Amino acid sequence: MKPYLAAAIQMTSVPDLEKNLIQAEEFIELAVRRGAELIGLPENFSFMGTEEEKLQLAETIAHKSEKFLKTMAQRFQVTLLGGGFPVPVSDRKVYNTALLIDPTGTEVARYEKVHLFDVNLPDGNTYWESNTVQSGTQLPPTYASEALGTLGISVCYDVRFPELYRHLSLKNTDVFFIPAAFTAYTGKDHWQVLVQARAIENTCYAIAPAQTGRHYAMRQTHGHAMIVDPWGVILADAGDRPGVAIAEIDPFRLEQVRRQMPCLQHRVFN
Ligand SMILES: O=C(O)CNC(=O)[C@H](CS)NC(=O)CCC(=O)C(=O)O
Repeated sequence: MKPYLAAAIQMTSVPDLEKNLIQAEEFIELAVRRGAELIGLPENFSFMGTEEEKLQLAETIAHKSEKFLKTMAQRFQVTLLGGGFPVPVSDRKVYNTALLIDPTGTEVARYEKVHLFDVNLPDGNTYWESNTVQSGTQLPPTYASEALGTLGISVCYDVRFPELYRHLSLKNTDVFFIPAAFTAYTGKDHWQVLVQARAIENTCYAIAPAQTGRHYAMRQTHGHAMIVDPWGVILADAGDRPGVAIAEIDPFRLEQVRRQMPCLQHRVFN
């Protein structure tokens, strides 16, 4: 593993699959031109719309999203994470699925979001993800890449469950993916802190692609796609407009922080 550049893409996805894939392609190309070898797309990158529409189109979204990710990874010779899209399980339910593709266009990891966002927010908005999504039953996978280090996957609301990241770090993860569509309301107070906390407590990099802005109806997301280093320093932040956060993933920095702050070795209870 040598130092390399990673990119966390930030989008305003809408209820239009083709439009979103065009926007995603533009940002992937931009990241590649800036030298990124590892690229993450946010949760709902290919479709963000009502529950009914999502269920209706799930088969098409799943098929086209997967094909898109493989085509892009191969065309640009990068490792690419699609941060979450619906894959049908039954007539009424999908898995919120994140897919990691290597530069040959091959699927190397698949994760079905475990923690579902069933929350009544104090601002009056209600999110009940389990209406349409079936919870994944497996711990998130890791992918050990010779060039990029060991990559661990999670999605959005998962960031509030530290045990997932401790599991990943015990599997020797170097870089967490935390693709998200955080609400504007929770994001302003929690997003950055949570991403930094997961990075610091596990001495891992975090690549956190995000949704931003107004999507449909009242749906508004927080933005601030970011890359955080294992000390918790924010290396890049995409702000609140669509764009790309790019930063270096450096194995020497990983080794240095883990030497300076050996908390993973000081665990007592697991
Ligand atoms: O609703 C959609 O369109 C698609 N689904 C999502 O965007 C998901 C599930 S509702 N959002 C989150 O997990 C937000 C978590 C969050 O904001 C927090 O933990 O505070």
